[in-house]
Amino acid sequence: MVQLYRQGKDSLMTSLGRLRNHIGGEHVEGSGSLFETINPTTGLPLGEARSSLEADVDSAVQAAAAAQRQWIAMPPAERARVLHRVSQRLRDKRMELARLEVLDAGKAIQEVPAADIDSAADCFEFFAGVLQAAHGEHIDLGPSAFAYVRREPLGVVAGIGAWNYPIQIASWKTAPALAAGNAMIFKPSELTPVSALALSEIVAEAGAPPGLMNVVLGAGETGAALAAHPGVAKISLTGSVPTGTRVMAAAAETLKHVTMELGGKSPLIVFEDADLDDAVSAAMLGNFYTQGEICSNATRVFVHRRLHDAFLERAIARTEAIRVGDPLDPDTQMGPLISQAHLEKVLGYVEAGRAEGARLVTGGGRITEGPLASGWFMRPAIFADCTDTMKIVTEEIFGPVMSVMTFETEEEAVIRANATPFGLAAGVMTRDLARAHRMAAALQAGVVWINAYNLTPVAMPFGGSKMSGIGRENGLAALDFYSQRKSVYVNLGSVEAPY
Ligand SMILES: NC(=O)c1ccc[n+]([C@@H]2O[C@H](COP(=O)([O-])OP(=O)(O)OC[C@H]3O[C@@H](n4cnc5c(N)ncnc54)[C@H](O)[C@@H]3O)[C@@H](O)[C@H]2O)c1
Ligand SMILES: O=CCc1c[nH]cn1
Repeated sequence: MVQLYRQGKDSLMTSLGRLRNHIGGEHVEGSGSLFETINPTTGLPLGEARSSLEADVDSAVQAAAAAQRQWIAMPPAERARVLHRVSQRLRDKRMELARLEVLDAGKAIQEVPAADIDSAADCFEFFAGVLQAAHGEHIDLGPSAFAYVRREPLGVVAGIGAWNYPIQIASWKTAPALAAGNAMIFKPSELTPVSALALSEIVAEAGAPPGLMNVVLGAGETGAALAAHPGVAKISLTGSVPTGTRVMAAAAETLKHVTMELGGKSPLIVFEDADLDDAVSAAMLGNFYTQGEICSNATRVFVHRRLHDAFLERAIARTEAIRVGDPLDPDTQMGPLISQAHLEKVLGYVEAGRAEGARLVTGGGRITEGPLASGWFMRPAIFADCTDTMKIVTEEIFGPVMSVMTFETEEEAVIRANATPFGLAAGVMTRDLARAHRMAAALQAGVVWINAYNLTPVAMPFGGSKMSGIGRENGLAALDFYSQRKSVYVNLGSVEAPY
């Protein structure tokens, strides 16, 4: 913990030293090989940790199982107070946690306090509030019988996180899991392990039994050990579709419950009656917030032919004004991408777009001069004249690359928007509310925003359809994905038997 908070103001000088698993309230080394987490702003190591292997995961499962028994024995009001204290502590440490997240993930400090830390705090607050209201059911079966349905926890659940919203992802999984009476073992992405450790400290400080939230560090092999462990009842993964299919296949061996929060290639449809500035704002939020590294991003922007030229002109001007820079600088609007490998992948997509004939109207290059040259910075890109079959239009890029296309009719927009194996999110920009709701019903997506984009209040369920996922995070819906129902039949008469 001490090491976690040793960060300085200057991201160039910061090192967090050795990071350790948090298991059963203790900080323990994993037994695998060393790996580093790199500060994407500088390309320098921020911290190092040992990977967790099967034995480490097993000790986390034992600790979590013991903590879960204590947790579920506590009165619901007391458990709710623990979650409330977690929320309050997250708010108290808002800027400290935000700076950690900036150092580890490269997200701009302009975004992180509200979009990441407040979202985490809101989530614990929401589930603290609903914990005591998560009732079972009573079923009337006539004069001599009734049944009731208990809502019970699953036991030990595991969360596996992606790197784009590290503390938000850890919170969106841990808060509902604990509210439903489970213990959590969380494996953050190996690229951003820091803030999940800080969160597990906070959960312990809030009065949870030691081991109620554990953190095991490592990459795919650690995640695979969690997915295979028979003592883990559920896996909730936030990650790519290929990882999702692997984790789900592994989870099937022990018939684990799964929540899959996976990738997307979401459409934003801008009708001719949309407010032009709002439409450009939505498209920019849906492509450039968090360096474009957001699962629900609207990377396919369909603009009505009549609005197209004006839209593109304003989008280019506003994109060229984005301040790319040191993410700890409060004026910076876009930080570095998460890693060199990811930057190269995104730049590869820019090349693919050019090669397939899309028109690169702004950005798309790595920043190779000045103080940003040692980090993984690029200029946000917009492609015009895209077609539905181009690689940049069909594959998830997960970087700041917007693809713009034109359309003529509502029917055409629906067909083209739905022509993807993904189904995470969609956006509709129009002043015609009847059309907006027709579109919301017709679009194949887990979330549809009308005249907005990428807003994720924790009271609203979030998750994907088709290849973008299974299950929902947030909202009352999330409790269902961390509980199981037990039906109890109660006979009030004699037992009738035919023999
Ligand atoms: N739907 C959502 O809510 C949501 C949110 C954020 C990110 N994402 C998606 O996440 C992806 C980017 O994140 P990423 O690059 O970290 O994804 P990834 O799939 O590479 O990794 C995700 C996590 O899975 C772990 N992992 C990798 N192989 C594993 C295995 N075989 N078994 C168990 N765990 C394994 C990784 O270590 C990491 O913690 C994008 O596709 C993005 O759309 C989805
Ligand atoms: O990255 C996916 C989840 C999300 C979307 N907006 C904020 N968080």
